[in-house]
Amino acid sequence: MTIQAAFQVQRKNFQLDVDFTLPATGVTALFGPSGCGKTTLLRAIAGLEQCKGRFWLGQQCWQDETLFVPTYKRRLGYVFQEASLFPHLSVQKNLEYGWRRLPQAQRREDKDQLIDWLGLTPLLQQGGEQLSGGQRQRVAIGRALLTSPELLLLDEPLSALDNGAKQEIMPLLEHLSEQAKVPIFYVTHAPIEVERLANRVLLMDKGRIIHNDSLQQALARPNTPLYRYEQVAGIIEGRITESLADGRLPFDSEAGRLWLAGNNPAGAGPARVRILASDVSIALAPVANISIVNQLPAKVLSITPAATGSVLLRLTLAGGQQIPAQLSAYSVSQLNLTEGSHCYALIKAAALLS
Ligand SMILES: Nc1ncnc2c1ncn2[C@@H]1O[C@H](COP(=O)(O)OP(=O)(O)OP(=O)(O)O)[C@@H](O)[C@H]1O
Repeated sequence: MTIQAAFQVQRKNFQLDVDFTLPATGVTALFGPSGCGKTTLLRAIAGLEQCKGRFWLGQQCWQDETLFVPTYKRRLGYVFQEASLFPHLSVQKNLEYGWRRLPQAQRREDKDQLIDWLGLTPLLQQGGEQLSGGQRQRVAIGRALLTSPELLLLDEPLSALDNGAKQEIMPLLEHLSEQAKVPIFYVTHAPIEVERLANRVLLMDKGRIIHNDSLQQALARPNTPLYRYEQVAGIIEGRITESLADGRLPFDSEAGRLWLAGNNPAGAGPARVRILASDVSIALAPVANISIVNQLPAKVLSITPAATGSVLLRLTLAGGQQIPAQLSAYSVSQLNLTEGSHCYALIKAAALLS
């Protein structure tokens, strides 16, 4: 199933002109500089912009040359930067607002379970205006999910929150991105949110989509705001299990097992690790008697000159996931590395992201 969309929005000093097709699963980040049209695109998807275009969610058409389904008839959940709750209604009534209007047969969520998961049970009788920013955003997420949407639109849901509240909401978003049965569009300015949550990235600039990438492709693409020269990073997706008594934390992926340091407060489950290019060295064979325990077989996909004297390698690991490695030009020539070379990625540090 795919999402197919094309929109043209004409404003005085701005034009949105996009045309894209995506798999209708997982989280697609809309990423790009301020004013590039991320919110406008989200609003067009929601039917909040009267504009030319088309939008298909699988077999459902929400807009084309002859049809325009109004927003209230589109099965979507929309979470904004700042949660706009009904101040005169309790948390419970806010949560149930859309849910009550939904025919029983269409209610997919277990309401009590969802409220419990969001940690909102103790707040149910409070008024919407008495909540902190993080609590309000949790209610907004709950309210959207309770309408059993077929598409979820999240517009910078963390950007208005302080650091504490961000830490509180991020694990919920991570869980949502792993478990959600519906596609999610997620607007953000923050590379770390893309790394933690996205499966795909629509990279936008000046009202256009300049790249429609998988997460791996997006992170590997130089000259974009996602790509930070001083800390080029890759993501490996896998599964975390309980820490061992000696403090090591096993992380299993198609690329093999990585050993991480530290605790795993979240327990076993799907997770991502972030690996900085500067934390990856290369050997032509496994190395014994060395402190680096993470040594994964890899193949060199590309070799690109980076900052003065250094070279960036893109490596493919078993199973196809990719990570970058930063080496000196001297090391690349000493090891005689070329595109297609088989080697071992020696990973000094990997940070658990979820
Ligand atoms: N209601 C409006 N009327 C006229 N111009 C608007 C309106 N809303 C947004 N714009 C303009 O349209 C362009 C795209 O805005 P949009 O909010 O979609 O960008 P964005 O990428 O989401 O930005 P940000 O990351 O800052 O939220 C900007 O130039 C903005 O000034």
